[in-house]
Amino acid sequence: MKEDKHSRWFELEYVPEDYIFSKEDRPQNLDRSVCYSVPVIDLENPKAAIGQSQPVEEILKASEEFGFFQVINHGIPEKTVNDAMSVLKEFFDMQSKDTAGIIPHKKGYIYTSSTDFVKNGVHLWRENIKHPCHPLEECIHLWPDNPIRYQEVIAAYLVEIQKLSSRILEMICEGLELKQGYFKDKSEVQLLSSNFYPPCPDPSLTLGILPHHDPSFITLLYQGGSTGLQVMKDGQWVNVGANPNAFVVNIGNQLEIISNRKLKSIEHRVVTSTHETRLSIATFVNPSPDCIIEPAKHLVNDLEPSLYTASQYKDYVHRNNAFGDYTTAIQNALRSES
Ligand SMILES: O=C(O)CCC(=O)C(=O)O
Ligand SMILES: [Fe+2]
Repeated sequence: MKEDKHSRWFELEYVPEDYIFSKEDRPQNLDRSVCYSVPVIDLENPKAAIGQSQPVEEILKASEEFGFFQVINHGIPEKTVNDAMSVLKEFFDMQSKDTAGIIPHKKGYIYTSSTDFVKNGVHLWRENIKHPCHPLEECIHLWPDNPIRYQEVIAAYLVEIQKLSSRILEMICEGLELKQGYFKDKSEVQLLSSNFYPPCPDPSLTLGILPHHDPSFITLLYQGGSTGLQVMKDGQWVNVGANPNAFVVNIGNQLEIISNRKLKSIEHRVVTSTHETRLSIATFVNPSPDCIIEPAKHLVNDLEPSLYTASQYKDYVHRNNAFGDYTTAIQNALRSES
């Protein structure tokens, strides 16, 4: 793709050929509305006041039916979230000014420009940064130090995400009737992956992220007030509503295994928009690398036999190339941090 050195790769009036997916891979029916919507769960539900502690049933039901839900009144301060979004926006704005193509991978984080992203021979309409987050004190200095507030702001965000994710996993634990604290020592907010999806001249030809499942226990996603995320439900792509007060939570493959497929890890993707820029922050709450993942014993019986064999998480990641082209880089980064 030819570009003017001063313009960014997406400032175009047409979609370059190497960004156009084949007919089968293109998003279809972008304008068709669907009747489903991903459940929005209020974590300060008044039920909590009458002794039920948390809206556990709602989370379980959403995890069984959709594999996705949104949480509001989640307790993460608005300022912490807004600061994280603005520092990431600054980061992406800086990257694209003078650089076209591949930026060398630095120790501790991976920045991928759009021209570097090739899926099935076609570029994705996004840029991305990924870095490990656990243990926080050991990772923080490996993250970008420009913008200057990046490390401080993102660390504050991750502390809150850790608290919220532990709370959600505790509720799932209660809902599945697992031993209290089941996830406590084996779940870590291990990886942050932030995506920048600029406006696209023709969203019917492109994709921000191809359909995929997450290799996590759960993933927490902040998407501001923007649309574009879609989840597969009964053979149709369903839009996840934009709610700037909510976090999107989805069940990853590891929790699907532990629950013996009671909870579903659902395929999702991101489509682009002609007018909107989408910035998202995905945080993957993963098992620790040595953790053995298998269906919880009490969810397996003669009527419901185990659907999975036990596997160490690090082997699962390796075998399934769970983080795509960057699996080895990410595994190395996680290993050197643990
Ligand atoms: O950027 C998004 O909204 C989706 C991100 C996602 O699905 C992922 O990183 O696994
Ligand atoms: Fe995902």
